[in-house]
Amino acid sequence: MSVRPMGPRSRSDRPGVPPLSLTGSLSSMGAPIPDPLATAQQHPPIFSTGHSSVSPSDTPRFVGPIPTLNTPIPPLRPVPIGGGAPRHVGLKLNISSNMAGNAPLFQQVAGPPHIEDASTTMSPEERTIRPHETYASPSQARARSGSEGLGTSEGGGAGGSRSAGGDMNGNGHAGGAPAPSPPLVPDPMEDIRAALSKMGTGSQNASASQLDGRPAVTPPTNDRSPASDRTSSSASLPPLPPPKEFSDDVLEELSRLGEGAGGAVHKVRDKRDDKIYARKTITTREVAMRQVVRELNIISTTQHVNIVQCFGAYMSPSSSEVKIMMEYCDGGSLEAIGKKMKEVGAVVGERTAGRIAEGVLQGLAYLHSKKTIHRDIKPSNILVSRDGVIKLCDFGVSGELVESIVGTFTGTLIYMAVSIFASSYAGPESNSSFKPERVSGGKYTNRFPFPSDVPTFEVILTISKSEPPKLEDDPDAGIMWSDEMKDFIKQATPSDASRDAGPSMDIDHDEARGAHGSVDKAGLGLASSETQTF
Ligand SMILES: Nc1ncnc2c1ncn2[C@@H]1O[C@H](COP(=O)(O)OP(=O)(O)OP(=O)(O)O)[C@@H](O)[C@H]1O
Repeated sequence: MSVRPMGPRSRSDRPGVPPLSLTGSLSSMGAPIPDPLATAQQHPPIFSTGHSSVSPSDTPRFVGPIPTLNTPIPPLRPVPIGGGAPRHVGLKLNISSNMAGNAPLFQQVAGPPHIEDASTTMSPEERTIRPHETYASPSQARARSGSEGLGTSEGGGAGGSRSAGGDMNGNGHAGGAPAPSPPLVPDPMEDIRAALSKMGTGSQNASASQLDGRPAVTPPTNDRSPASDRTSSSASLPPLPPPKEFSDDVLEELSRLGEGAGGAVHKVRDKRDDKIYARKTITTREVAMRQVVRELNIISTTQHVNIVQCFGAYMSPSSSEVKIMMEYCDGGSLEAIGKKMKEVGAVVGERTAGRIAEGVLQGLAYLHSKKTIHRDIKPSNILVSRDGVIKLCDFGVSGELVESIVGTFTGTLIYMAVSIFASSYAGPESNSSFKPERVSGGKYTNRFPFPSDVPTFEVILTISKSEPPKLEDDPDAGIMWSDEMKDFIKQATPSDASRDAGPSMDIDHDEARGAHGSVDKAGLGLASSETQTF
């Protein structure tokens, strides 16, 4: 199946078309960069806002009424992850108005962006398939086998229906017979409390008892991981603010940012210092305990420019909710941005798409270096920060990588790799729906490369049986893709799972690195054995 691209057009192909003035931003689309100047010094813009600063080779290639995101790429600061700081990859989401003489399509506006609740419009196929796990930690296993003492009911005692009903261990009894001793049931909150405790560091660790129904002290610090575990990625990041205690009392809820299977995410303000955060609320009765623990463990131990930063977490007094405090990403998710762009008929230029792919791949490479797989890469889990940096979020179905093999079927159907359907064996992020081609391919054309409005079974069939999508030029429409982009999509969408090179190949590709420098595979922290199995 081939995909008719809506790619950047070559402006030089259209005589008489004046040079573009790239003056706008995503602001009017609801994803503004509120104050690019404020962050410009921190992160030099990747997007140029005018032709005066664009070399001929960087000139955005589009004409006609389609506004295009595009960017000149600054010189690469090649830094091997294995030994130096990560590249601060990201993008500045300035967008052009190419309607010569017309008012800009996009205007810079002050104030925060307002892309919210995008996930509520997701189709069922887009929603995450969550493994139906309940208790799998060693302590739970021990407790289940009866070798540990009595636990409490789910919700830390707030609701005992599951233990009473015996639905966890099959020990439920009908009335009539003498009441048996209560079944040995683990405290399902135990692991969550332990994970929350671990999120502190050294003397800042809060004990499980401190966390029991009370606000938790759980912010990470720059130095929370063992020295051997600290990568240059974290070492190079700006220092984290001093640890803070969070609780509902000190936070004001400002708006809802999104909601998924894992919980709702709100924009909140810390009343004490006016700092803005994104707070994810996970209802512990609705989400598998293991999933909560996993998300807490991962988000609290990662520190990378392309991973959303966690500042702490706390449990509601009733223990029915766990709340994770994260950095707020003003730009919203790629899903929300994509929807807005579609509304106004905008498309993503090649270089921007390359930058997005690069950010995703750098984030994944970092996770892989920590033997963690994301498993649910999709536009709604790819956020954009105020200064245009790509940030991966949502580790609810992430897992530990053991010998490069992933055996579980989880993720979001429409973004799953062909290899998941084609083979029982898959390498890291193959089975984790890591398919930058699906993410970026969908974004390049602003639509899915495969039909997404069909029943689940048909989606699987289509993805596994049809030819990978191809980028093809459409000279009549003025759409011309570069050879590099075509090759990137081709290599990233193999029909044969065994040729799925994964992030190692993709990030090495000129297109993903914006054709501006080389990235050392070893420098990405990918063990060679892992690399081979992608
Ligand atoms: N740090 C953040 N800054 C801004 N928006 C965010 C942030 N984290 C999440 N969001 C928004 O909330 C949405 C849902 O977040 P998240 O994916 O973590 O929840 P989830 O319940 O696990 O979702 P899913 O069903 O996709 O697994 C995101 O798509 C995004 O729009």
